[in-house]
Amino acid sequence: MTEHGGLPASGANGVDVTDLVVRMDTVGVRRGRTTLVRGIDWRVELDERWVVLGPNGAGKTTLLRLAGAEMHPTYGTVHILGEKIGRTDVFELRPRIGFCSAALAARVPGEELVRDLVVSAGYAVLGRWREDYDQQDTRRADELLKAMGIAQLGDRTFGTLSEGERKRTLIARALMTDPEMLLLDEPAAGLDLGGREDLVARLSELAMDPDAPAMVLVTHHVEEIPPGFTHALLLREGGVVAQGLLDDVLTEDNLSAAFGQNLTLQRNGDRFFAWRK
Ligand SMILES: Nc1ncnc2c1ncn2[C@@H]1O[C@H](COP(=O)(O)OP(=O)(O)OP(=O)(O)O)[C@@H](O)[C@H]1O
Repeated sequence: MTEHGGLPASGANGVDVTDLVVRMDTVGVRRGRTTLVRGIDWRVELDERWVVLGPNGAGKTTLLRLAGAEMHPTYGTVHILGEKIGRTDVFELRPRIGFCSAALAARVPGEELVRDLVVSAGYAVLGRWREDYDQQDTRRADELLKAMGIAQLGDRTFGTLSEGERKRTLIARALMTDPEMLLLDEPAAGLDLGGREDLVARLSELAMDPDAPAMVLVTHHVEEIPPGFTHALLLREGGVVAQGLLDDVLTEDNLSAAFGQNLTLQRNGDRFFAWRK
C-alpha cells in the first residue's frame, strides 16, 4: 500500500511527493524524560545526498533509525519511500533501505564469510546457512565487493578483516538489495587516515553516480563529507540548527552553533576542515 498522508501528488514547492524518500513532519522521539530528537521537519528527495552532522548525543543515530524504519516517532509523522510508519509493514519496507552501522557490524558472527554476508542481505538474514543463493546473487555480491575495492576478500571471514575492510563489506551488503535509500552511520569511524580517505573517495564516486540511491551519512567530522554530497542537516541537543543545500548550510556560524564551540571552517576544493579558534 502506498500512502501519502492525503497530500496532493505535487507539494507546495512543486516537489512530487512520490519522489520523497524521507518526509518527517514535526517529529520527536522521547524515552522516559529524555528527548532524543524534537520538532524535526525534513524532506529527502531521490537524487539527494545528505550529511547529518552534530556532536555526540545530538540525536543523529536516532534520526537515521527513524529514516531506516527502525523506530517509531513519539509524535509527528514519518513517511519513508512513500509509506507511513505505523501504517505499513516495516518488514516489506526495510529491504528497500540499505543500512550500515556499527550496531550491525557488532551483530555479524566473526566466522561469517564476507561473500555470504553480502549475498545474504537480499534475504534479510545475517548468515548464508539459512538460505540457498542463486548464481546471479553471488555474481552481484562479487561485483559489489569489487566496486568497494575488496574483491579479493570474498572468501575471508568477517572476523579476520581490518576495520576499514569491515566497513566496506557492510556498505557492499547495504547495496546488495539495490536499495532506494542508503543510510550510513559514521562509516569512517575507527579508520586510519588512509582508510578514511579511501572510503571518502568510494562514497564520493557513489554520490556522483546518478543511478545510486538517495544517501544519508551521519558523521561528527566535516573532513568525512564525500565530494558529491549535496545537502546537510546540523543537529544539536535533538533539534535542527540548520538544514538545506550543503553550500548554504555548512558555514562557520552554523557549525559553531551545532558544536557549541567557536570553530574555524575551511574549504579546500570539495573538502572541508574545521578546528577550534
Ligand atoms: N533508549 C534511550 N533512553 C534514554 N536516552 C536515550 C536512549 N537512546 C538514546 N538516548 C539519548 O538520546 C541522545 C541522542 O542519542 P543518539 O544516539 O541519537 O545521538 P548521536 O548524535 O547519534 O550520538 P553519537 O554521536 O554519540 O553517536 C543521547 O543523549 C542518548 O544518550
